[in-house]
Amino acid sequence: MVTVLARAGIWLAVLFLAVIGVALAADGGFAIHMGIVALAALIAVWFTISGADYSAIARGILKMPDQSRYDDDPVRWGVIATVFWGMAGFAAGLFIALQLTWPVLDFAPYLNFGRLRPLHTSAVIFAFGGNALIASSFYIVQRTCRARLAFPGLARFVFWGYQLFIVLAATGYLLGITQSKEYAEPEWYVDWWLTIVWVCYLLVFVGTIVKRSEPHIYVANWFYLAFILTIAMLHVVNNLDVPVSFVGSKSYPLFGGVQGALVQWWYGHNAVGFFLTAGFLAMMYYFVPKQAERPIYSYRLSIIHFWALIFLYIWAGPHHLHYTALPDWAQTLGMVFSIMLWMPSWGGMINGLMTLNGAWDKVRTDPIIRMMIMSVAFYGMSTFEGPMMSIKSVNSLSHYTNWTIGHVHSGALGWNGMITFGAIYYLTPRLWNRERLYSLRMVNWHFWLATIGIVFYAASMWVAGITQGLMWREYGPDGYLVNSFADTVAAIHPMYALRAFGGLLYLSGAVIMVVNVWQTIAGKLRSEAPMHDAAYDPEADRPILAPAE
Ligand code: HEM
Ligand code: HEM
Ligand SMILES: [Cu+2]
Repeated sequence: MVTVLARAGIWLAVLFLAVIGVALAADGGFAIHMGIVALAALIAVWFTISGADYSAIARGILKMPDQSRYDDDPVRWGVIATVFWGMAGFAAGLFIALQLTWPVLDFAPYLNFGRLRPLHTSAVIFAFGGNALIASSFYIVQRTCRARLAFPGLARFVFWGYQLFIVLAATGYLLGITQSKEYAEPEWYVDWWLTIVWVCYLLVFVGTIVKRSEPHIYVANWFYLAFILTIAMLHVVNNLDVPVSFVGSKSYPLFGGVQGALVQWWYGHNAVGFFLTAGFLAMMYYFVPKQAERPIYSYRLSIIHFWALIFLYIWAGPHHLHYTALPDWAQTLGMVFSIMLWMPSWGGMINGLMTLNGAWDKVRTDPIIRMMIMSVAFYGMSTFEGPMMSIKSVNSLSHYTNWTIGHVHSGALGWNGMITFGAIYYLTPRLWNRERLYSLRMVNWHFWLATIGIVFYAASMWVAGITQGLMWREYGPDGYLVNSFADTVAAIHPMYALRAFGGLLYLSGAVIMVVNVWQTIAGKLRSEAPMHDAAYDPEADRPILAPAE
């Protein structure tokens, strides 16, 4: 009773503040945002006071089985949220790719490229990737610690609070609310909200580790912990700012000039290193061995590359600021640490790939493993390309061009996307107590559509990027630049169209995933021929050496 009153009291206070915010708002965007917060708080108050069991309601709608030994409800919601936001983010990506190809598509002020681009990046990184990370971490930490989630109420708050953060961020971009820092666009009050949610996430995660009944802390949890802690630090420091008004959306950053740029790219680079890399490596370290039914190749390697990664990543940010006002020594430092990063990155890749030692036949017979292995291969590819692009002379060609965009998406579509799809295919039947996925053949289709989509995306962007880089630096005998900027835009137009086609393939694969997940949840099994007809020959790929450790 006391806790119910306390919880209702907190939500009433939030509701009260939000209503004041609406009433006194200095700008229209802030008023709309406070309206959204008020609505969310009202729903929370209603559920708290009425005592309605929203988990049970969700369980009915989403056909979720009863809770088992582990607290899986937030994980199930997370799987659905991941699929949902993934579709939104990929569709936004396809749309902005079409806008770049045919600018007539910038027809509405709220939906122009400048507003939809951050909508795309936040939807895919924070909504799709973030939900995948939170859900998988809640799943994995319980299994590997043999403990139920600590603070179950807080875990639910983390899920819903994070969705509110996503909605505020996304609607903010459409309304034109942004602090114009890439990957950190949300304004001050959304940042504060995310900080609260993130601290609760840390409490749930660490609390579960503390109450574990398994003495050993499995390496996936190390990666998750590094991800949660580092993102907290990056988020807070990069968003230190002064609001113009406590009832308005605008704020000014504490750091300016080159200091501001350095902090921003310390943040931006490590968002790649800890959000898109460390967290997803945690997923790799659990799902690849599970799906392959093999232990990880080398536990020792996992620990060495863990420490090397987190030590090196944090220094590499200046490779985003080559040939700027940043002091030369800092640029060189960023370059050197980036090159060193190649080794621990490949340590992770090798550990993932070699886990299939003795089970390589599964790449042929199991499309889920194939997806995971392709993901790890793309991880290896983009962490080779990245160190190369960080070399100053290479960067002088690649910087500001679509080569960067291609690099981003071979990491994002290949590594982050594919490992997440693999995780979703692994999790769905288990979380809903189904015998298996609705269809493995559909996973196979998804795999090929996604892979071919990435190839179109990356290849067209390499061509576009190198074309731009070479055309921009072409001087005539008179010392003038040969090409105008518009010439370079015209030259890459076909490549833009091919990239959009690649995006269409990638999105189509994801649509197939939606159907497959939906049907699996509905409890259906597609009757289909098995994926292969060759009899398994264990002699053919017996390991020559036993796997290390
Ligand atoms: C259907 C799939 C996708 C398509 C068609 C697509 C398309 C695009 C386009 C057109 C841009 C703007 C490029 C520019 O300004 O020149 C972009 C930027 C970006 N996208 Fe995607 N995208 C897709 C999926 C993803 C995914 C899954 C992720 C991450 C997990 C992602 C992360 C990013 C990032 C980080 C940027 C900003 C890159 C930069 O500033 O260098 N995208 N995307
Ligand atoms: C050893 C690993 C890596 C290194 C050293 C590295 C290095 C680089 C470099 C040099 C740039 C270009 C900076 C510029 O010219 O503006 C870049 C951009 C980028 N990389 Fe990587 N990269 C690595 C891995 C990855 C991975 C695995 C991903 C994604 C999962 C990724 C995502 C990005 C993004 C999003 C950008 C664009 C940032 C922006 O300008 O908006 N990187 N990276
Ligand atoms: Cu970077």
